[in-house]
Amino acid sequence: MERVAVGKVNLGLSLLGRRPDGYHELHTLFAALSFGDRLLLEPIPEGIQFRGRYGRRNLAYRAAEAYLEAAGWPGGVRIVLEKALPEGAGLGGGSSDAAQVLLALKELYPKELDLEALALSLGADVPFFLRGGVAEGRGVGERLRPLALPPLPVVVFAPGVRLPTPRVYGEVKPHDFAPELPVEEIVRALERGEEPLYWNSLEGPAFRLHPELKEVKARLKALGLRGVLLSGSGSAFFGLAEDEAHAERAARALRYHGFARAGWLGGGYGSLGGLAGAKTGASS
Ligand SMILES: C[C@](O)(CO)[C@H](O)COP(=O)(O)OP(=O)(O)OC[C@H]1O[C@@H](n2ccc(N)nc2=O)[C@H](O)[C@@H]1O
Ligand SMILES: Nc1ncnc2c1ncn2[C@@H]1O[C@H](COP(=O)(O)OP(=O)(O)OP(=O)(O)O)[C@@H](O)[C@H]1O
Repeated sequence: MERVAVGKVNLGLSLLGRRPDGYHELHTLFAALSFGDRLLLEPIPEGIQFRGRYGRRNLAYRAAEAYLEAAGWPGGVRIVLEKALPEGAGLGGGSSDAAQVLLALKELYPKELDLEALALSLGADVPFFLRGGVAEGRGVGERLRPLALPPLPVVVFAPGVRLPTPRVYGEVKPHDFAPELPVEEIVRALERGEEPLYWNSLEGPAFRLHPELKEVKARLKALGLRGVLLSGSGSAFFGLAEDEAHAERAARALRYHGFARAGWLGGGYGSLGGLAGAKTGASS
């Protein structure tokens, strides 16, 4: 069984406050990308055989363990993970891998389990990837409301600066908090090809940790991309292109400086992560 674990960007991320459990209350728009990691899974009589980095600490491995444990070990699974998304970049790579493992195991070993709860136990971004598409996220990111957006040509660029999510959240100061995102206005601007008035509250902490990221944002803007923003806790940025050709040109111009890829944002992907009938971006 082959699955694609697409990445995500946050079309705006506002930190509303700090919760008693130490996590942050957030308001965000998740949007799945049209490209991501590849997973090959097949049933085996028992146990988990995993080929990928970090071994048992890999989120894909941990998702298999969580599902099979909850299902009472009805069988085992062999997983091969082929990474394509840069790690620790704010693109939800590990979270998406974990979600695809949960979905694949539900197909292999159907059981009445609370997949959302299992997903949330693996990470705040995992629940979104159970459905993908575009969704408004609240809570720590687990309270999801699907949104409709047409596919948008996008460029994703990761400058290779490692920004662990806990480190960025740990750097959040009271002045980084902000009001709710104007969701309707953002969706309308995106549909009309206008500059969306969104923000990412994590840019403040990320830029305090790595000031050089400000130049990265400026470089994407200089390529004529709209809505340029840090994705999640970074260090990847994304920008919206006029059309596919513009996205490809911008990705080519960025390729010498890190991971750069043109693709699509929005919903409507097939199970293999490609837009039905639309070409995804060239690989990096
Ligand atoms: C930045 C985002 O990617 C935006 O989508 C998510 O908020 C982070 O999701 P994630 O990487 O799945 O985060 P987790 O692995 O669950 O949490 C990593 C660490 O980030 C911090 N964290 C995460 C989510 C959240 N709403 N508030 C937090 O403070 C916590 O310190 C947590 O220990
Ligand atoms: N399957 C996986 N893919 C990538 N990283 C993984 C995986 N499993 C565990 N990790 C570890 O988790 C860290 C975060 O990886 P991940 O790619 O999920 O970060 P991210 O893109 O910032 O995700 P998010 O946006 O959810 O924070 C990595 O630096 C790595 O140490």
